[in-house]
Amino acid sequence: MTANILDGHAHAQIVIDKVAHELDRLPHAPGLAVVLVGDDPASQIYVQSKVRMAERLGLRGEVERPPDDCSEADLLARIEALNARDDIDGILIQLPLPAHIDSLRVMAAVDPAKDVDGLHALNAGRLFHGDDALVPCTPLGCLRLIKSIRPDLTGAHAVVIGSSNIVGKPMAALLLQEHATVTQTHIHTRGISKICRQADILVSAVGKAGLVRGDWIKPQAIVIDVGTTRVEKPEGGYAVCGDVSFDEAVQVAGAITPVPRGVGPMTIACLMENTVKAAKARAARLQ
Ligand SMILES: Nc1nc2c(c(=O)[nH]1)N[C@@H](CN(C=O)c1ccc(C(=O)N[C@@H](CCC(=O)O)C(=O)O)cc1)CN2
Repeated sequence: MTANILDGHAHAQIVIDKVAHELDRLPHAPGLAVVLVGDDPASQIYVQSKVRMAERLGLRGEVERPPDDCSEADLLARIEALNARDDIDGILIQLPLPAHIDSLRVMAAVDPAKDVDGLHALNAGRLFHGDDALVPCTPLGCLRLIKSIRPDLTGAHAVVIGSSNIVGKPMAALLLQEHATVTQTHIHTRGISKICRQADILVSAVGKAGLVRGDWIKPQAIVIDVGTTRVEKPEGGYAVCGDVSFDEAVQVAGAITPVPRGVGPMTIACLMENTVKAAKARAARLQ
């Protein structure tokens, strides 16, 4: 029997429908500002998807495009200006940033109330304390997908591959909050395949195409693939590949996300959700 394939578009639509309903009850259309430094082709596609989805929902989306060689001071000044604007509820700095810019300093400059990517240390800290927070969109989307299959994660063994601030660490925190037993692995972990074989829930977020083989997976596990590596095709163009060897894993897992059309659409939907959450909180504070 092959695994249940988790359709990211269908699950994202559920989130989008909920967001649309909440938008109807807001006094104003929330504003989302995306800052895209430089012209990385993949980042341009992701930013375009975010703004398109925002506009489809009736949010106001705008993109700032500082050049690749913009100084950190210039970027910080732009963020300061967005922080001060009353018509902007959410600010997102598209990653990765050029190497000469300190990402942590940039994330720290975003007003935590407008930090719809959940990457400010205050939101990360709130998440780790189990307090109400703006949570990074990708792990939030992954958790939704996992809970669509297994609503109660109490006592489940979850293994997260990757320890980035944007996916791995917040993913582990969310799973812990759901009372799973969480093992966080990373590039220096020894015996990783053996650890993964114990996972009832396996989330891979390292960006290494095909890393997770079929024999790393416990039978009937839920497998969430966050990887999106672009691999050039011999005939031209590129294919987007996940961290998981899908054809092998689908024979063993109980449920699995494909790449593309798995986690990616959930990231965009959860960004819309976070933007409306930030807008509602700001509207309540201004009343
Ligand atoms: N500030 C942020 N930067 C980045 C984030 C993020 O959450 N915040 N995540 C990734 C990129 N990303 C969103 O920004 C993202 C990646 C992939 C998809 C997606 O829908 N992918 C499609 C495939 C499309 C393709 O790659 O050609 C899919 O999986 O179906 C959406 C958003 C890094 N940067």
